[in-house]
Amino acid sequence: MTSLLQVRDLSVHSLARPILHTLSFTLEAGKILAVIGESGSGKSTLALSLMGLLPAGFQPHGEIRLNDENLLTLTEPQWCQIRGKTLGMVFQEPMSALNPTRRIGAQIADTLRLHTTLTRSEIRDQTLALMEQVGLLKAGVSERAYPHQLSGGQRQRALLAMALACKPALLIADEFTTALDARTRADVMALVHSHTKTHRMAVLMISHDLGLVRHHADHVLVLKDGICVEQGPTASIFDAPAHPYTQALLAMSLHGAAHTPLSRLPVYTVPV
Ligand SMILES: Nc1ncnc2c1ncn2[C@@H]1O[C@H](COP(=O)(O)OP(=O)(O)OP(=O)(O)O)[C@@H](O)[C@H]1O
Repeated sequence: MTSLLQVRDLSVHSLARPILHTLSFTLEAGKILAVIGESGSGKSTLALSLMGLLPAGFQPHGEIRLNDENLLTLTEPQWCQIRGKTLGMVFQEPMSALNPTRRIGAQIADTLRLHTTLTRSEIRDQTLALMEQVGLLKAGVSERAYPHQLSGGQRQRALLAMALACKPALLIADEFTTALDARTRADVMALVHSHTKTHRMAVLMISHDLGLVRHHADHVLVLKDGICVEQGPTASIFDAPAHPYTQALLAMSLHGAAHTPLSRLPVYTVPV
């Protein structure tokens, strides 16, 4: 079976130096891959490569195959076709992704208008359905609200509604929940997780929250200075990290909880 996403020998060089070194991994539909590593290890550079949004002067080499198409050969108009449609994206700071002058409902509708052939009334219905799905309607947020009238968590939910609108095959979530309180972070991540199961969406998540990674990711890839030092199923990375860097990262971040084998942790159920 061919994986949804196949990254082969991806390297990224800036004008000054290499940022990512010959990275290879695959990601299946319906699975969550977490990329972890210290600040500056190259996580966002990887995410930006997958979205065709590398900064000027950054040059990618190798292959990024999504549904067997090498994304690195796409032109900018072709990237625009798949971003928002096959490829969903959510970032840490929703205010920079949301248009402050447009109502939330209109912004979700824009995504549907751009990438689907739905009629006006179907778009309205779909917008409300998405707002319901991400919990905005339940929280009393109207489609007519502006971004500044929403809390941080509600803005992330709005961003998620936009990202999920076209049922993307792959969602890139870069530090998506970092700015949220623990409860909201768990709720939003549970929402993403349930979507992976119901729609077989794959997720590449970048997070410093190793508790969240441990609960939600199927696989983990560990980056250090642009090099993948280790990758594998979440249980083996957390229970038996092979690389000293991974061991140190887990020990630092989990304050000892890393030594609790996954199998002994309480079973986490995803709210539907
Ligand atoms: N626009 C840029 N111009 C020059 N160097 C950059 C740029 N963006 C990132 N870098 C460099 O590339 C390297 C990888 O950065 P990247 O943002 O991918 O790391 P990261 O693991 O996502 O960090 P963080 O967890 O802090 O977000 C760093 O050394 C960084 O300084």
